[in-house]
Amino acid sequence: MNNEIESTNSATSVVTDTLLSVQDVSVHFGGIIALDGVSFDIPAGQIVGLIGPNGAGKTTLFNCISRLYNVNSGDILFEGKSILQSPIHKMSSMGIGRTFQNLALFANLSVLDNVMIGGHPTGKTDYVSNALHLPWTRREERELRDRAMSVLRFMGLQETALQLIGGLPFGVQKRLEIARALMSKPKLLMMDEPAGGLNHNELSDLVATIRKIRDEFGTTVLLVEHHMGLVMEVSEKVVALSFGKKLAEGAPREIQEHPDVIEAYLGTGKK
Ligand SMILES: Nc1ncnc2c1ncn2[C@@H]1O[C@H](COP(=O)(O)OP(=O)(O)OP(=O)(O)O)[C@@H](O)[C@H]1O
Repeated sequence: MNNEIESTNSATSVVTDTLLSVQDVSVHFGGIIALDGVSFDIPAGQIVGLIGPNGAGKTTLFNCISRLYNVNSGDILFEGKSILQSPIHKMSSMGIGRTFQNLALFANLSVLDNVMIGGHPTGKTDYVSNALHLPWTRREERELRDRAMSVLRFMGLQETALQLIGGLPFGVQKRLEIARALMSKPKLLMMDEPAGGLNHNELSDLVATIRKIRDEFGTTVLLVEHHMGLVMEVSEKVVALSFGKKLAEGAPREIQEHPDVIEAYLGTGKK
C-alpha cells in the first residue's frame, strides 16, 4: 500500500490510495453481535465484493458505511477521514453513492425524472430560487436534464427516458437504480445485491456495466452479493464475513479456495 504523510502549515493529512478503510468495526443489536472487529481496506479504483452466508453481517456493514447504522466501536475512514460524525444526507455529496436491494424508485415519475433526482444533491440552487424559477435554476435544471440523458445513454436506457417507471421490466428498473446513483458522481458506488432477480443475459450485462462504470468514471465499487458467480467474475478483491467476523480477504480464487470460507458456506471442509 502506498501511503505517505503530507504536511501543510495548518494540518498533517494522510495521502493514501485506500479510498475506504473499515477499522475494527463492531456493531451489536442488544445481545446479537452483528459485526465483531471487522477491518479491511478498499483500494481506490477497485471492484470489491463483500460475501458471507445469511446473517454474516454484510448488510449491517453496508448500512454502517452509508451511515444508516452507527457503529459501537471502531472507525470507517473515507479518503483518510472518519465518516462516523457525518450525517447521512452528506454521504452523496462526499462521494458515496448506493443502490438498494429493494428498488427505491418513484413509480409515478418518468425514468428521466427518477434519474434527475439522483443529481440534485450536487446542485447549487436553493429552495426559494427553485420556487421562483429564477434564470440560474432553469439553467441548472437544463444541465441536470442533459447529464441525466447522458447517464441514461451510458446505461443504454435513453429510449425509456419518458416512460413511467411502473410499467418497466424489473431488469430495466435495476439498471435505473444504478443510473440514478451515478448522477451524484460517486467516488465509491455501493451496490446492494445488484444481481438479485436478474436473468442470465441481464447478469452478463451487469458484469459489463460494473466494469464500464469503474473503467470510464474511475469509480470504486463495493458490492454485497449472494450470486457467487457474479462476485467472483467481476471483483478484484473479495472480503468474506461469517457470524460478524472477517474470515478472509483476497483475490477471488484465493477466497473460493479458502478452507474457512468453504466451511462457512458448506458447513464442511476443515475440521
Ligand atoms: N436492525 C437489526 N436489529 C436487530 N438485529 C439485526 C438488525 N440488523 C441485523 N441484525 C442481526 O445482525 C446479524 C447480521 O445481519 P445482516 O443482515 O447484517 O447479515 P447479512 O450478511 O446481510 O445477511 P443476509 O445475507 O441474510 O442479508 C443477524 O443476526 C441479524 O439478525
